[in-house]
Amino acid sequence: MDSATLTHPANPPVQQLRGCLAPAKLNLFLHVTGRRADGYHLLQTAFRLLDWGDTLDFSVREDGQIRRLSDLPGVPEEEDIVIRAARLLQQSTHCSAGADITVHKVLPMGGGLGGGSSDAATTLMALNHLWRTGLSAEQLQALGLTLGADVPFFIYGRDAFAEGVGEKFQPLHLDPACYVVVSPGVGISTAEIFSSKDLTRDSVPIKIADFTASHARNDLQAVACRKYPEVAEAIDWLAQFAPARMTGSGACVYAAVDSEAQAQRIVDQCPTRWQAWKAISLAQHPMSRLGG
Ligand SMILES: C[C@@](CO)(OP(=O)(O)O)[C@H](O)COP(=O)(O)OP(=O)(O)OC[C@H]1O[C@@H](n2ccc(N)nc2=O)[C@H](O)[C@@H]1O
Ligand SMILES: Nc1ncnc2c1ncn2[C@@H]1O[C@H](COP(=O)(O)OP(=O)(O)O)[C@@H](O)[C@H]1O
Repeated sequence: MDSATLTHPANPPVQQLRGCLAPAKLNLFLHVTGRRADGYHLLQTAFRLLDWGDTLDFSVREDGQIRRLSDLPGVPEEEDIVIRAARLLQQSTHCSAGADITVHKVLPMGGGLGGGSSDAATTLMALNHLWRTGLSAEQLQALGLTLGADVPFFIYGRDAFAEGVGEKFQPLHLDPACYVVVSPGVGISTAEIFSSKDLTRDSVPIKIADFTASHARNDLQAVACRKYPEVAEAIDWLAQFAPARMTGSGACVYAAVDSEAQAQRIVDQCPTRWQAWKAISLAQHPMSRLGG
């Protein structure tokens, strides 16, 4: 977030926040341990924040309207999770102010990097600050959960061991790391993977102390690879450099590497039909410093 762009330096109420990060996440492991009566799956996962993501600009409107100024191909304004997040906060706090919102989209959609969820979390945190609606981080997480299972994690704002549907957290203390992320050029619907009849839903629950990034598994990976062979191809390609795995419900795959230089060398060799990025772990979400 670019604090230099906060406007009205002489007047206390801030009217604008520009360049607010909506970071990507990786799931370092993901076990499906059961299914709730409402169809949602019980998970255990390790969420890792990355220093790479979308950025959003927010500007307060006095007329109460919430407008998206940027275009997002394939996602009409009314369906955009950013707009839905802003409306949800406005309605649940009876706030009379509105906002103009611009999303600078970088993260591939349907990538398992949590892009939409992270955009929504950043929106809730930014507008809670700009509108002075005063919700606590816990209240924002509860609101966020109604938008998507991944949203609370981004408001929690640091690496976490998560359970439930992904909304119950314990802090996870991980060494800084450098990753290569590869998008095999397909977008995957999370609902499609979770609804597969081939998905195993009976992983034995583990304890946080049992988690090691080097012996990790994603229960969604086999289903995604069967439906989308590009995911399996990307894992095989990346695995020639370092152990590679899918994040979330896909489609992106990633590997931890020894250095930024090594990451760059791998990125430079990525087949032109795919996209690759290097990303560094992020210790704390920059928006969580804003407070309510
Ligand atoms: C799989 C994960 C792992 O972090 O990430 P992504 O791959 O989507 O990034 C998440 O659990 C996804 O969270 P999110 O993308 O917010 O999912 P939601 O919008 O809440 O749910 C989309 C659909 O996935 C299914 N779903 C989602 C989460 C969950 N614990 N159980 C489910 O069964 C439901 O069918 C739901 O309708
Ligand atoms: N602001 C947004 N950014 C990304 N996707 C969005 C957004 N608003 C709605 N969506 C919808 O949510 C779907 C899942 O998006 P995304 O969060 O990128 O994937 P994933 O859940 O795999 O991490 C997209 O395919 C798109 O249809």
